[in-house]
Amino acid sequence: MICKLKGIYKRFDNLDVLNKLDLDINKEEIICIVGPSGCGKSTILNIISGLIEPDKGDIISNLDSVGYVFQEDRLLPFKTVYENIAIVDKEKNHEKIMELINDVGLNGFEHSYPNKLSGGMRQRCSIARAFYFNCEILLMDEPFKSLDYNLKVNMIEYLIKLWDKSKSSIVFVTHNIDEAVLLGSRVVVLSNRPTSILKTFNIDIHQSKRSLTNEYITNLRNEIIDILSISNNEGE
Ligand SMILES: Nc1ncnc2c1ncn2[C@@H]1O[C@H](COP(=O)(O)OP(=O)(O)OP(=O)(O)O)[C@@H](O)[C@H]1O
Repeated sequence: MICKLKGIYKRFDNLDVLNKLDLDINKEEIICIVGPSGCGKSTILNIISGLIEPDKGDIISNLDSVGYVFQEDRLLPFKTVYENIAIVDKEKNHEKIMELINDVGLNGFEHSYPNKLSGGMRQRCSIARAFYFNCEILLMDEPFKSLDYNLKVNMIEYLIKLWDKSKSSIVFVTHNIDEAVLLGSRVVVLSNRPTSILKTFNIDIHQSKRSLTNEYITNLRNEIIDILSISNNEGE
């Protein structure tokens, strides 16, 4: 276990957001967090990274390095793909940068500026950047939200390839259940506010084959949809 959230409460002004939330993050796992809009998914990432403090509860964490990937790519427009990947490293590791560029299929674009790339390519560059530093944990806040369906599936493949090599733990927040079941080794389903965990699914990657046409994945996906819709109806 590299980080543990225990009995976390968080309130903003008059809004109770997190309510006695428990979450363990283990080495080398990909946790996908799904839940209704505004239930506090980004807040959980901000608490893990230390950007915000909970009002109550404990955080037990041995993390030295945390990486963040956001919905927008946050590339510097006046830097090339190559320069963006190792942006804050003075001693640029050329081999590593080129390997990452290759892993995300941006060969030939290393000297291109972000405005010459498609949305998917820019996001691949920002994911390559996130893996440059071998962070212990990568927090990803709906990084594929603005991409169309085929690109999302494509991005998941690139992400799994990078994760396979680095084995950083990933906490990935998404609205998209397909994304969660394809990518996660664990899917955590959140309730409406005040938010706690409705159910956790440990995904057998060998059974799932990370394919949406696989029966095991289809059943899991349907179960998550049911849980979320029952919770939504109860909240109304
Ligand atoms: N700094 C803040 N001050 C006041 N309210 C906040 C603050 N940060 C978040 N909130 C509120 O807390 C709730 C949870 O926000 P959060 O962004 O964590 O939810 P989310 O599940 O990530 O949302 P979405 O799915 O829409 O991205 C929202 O109602 C939001 O408006």
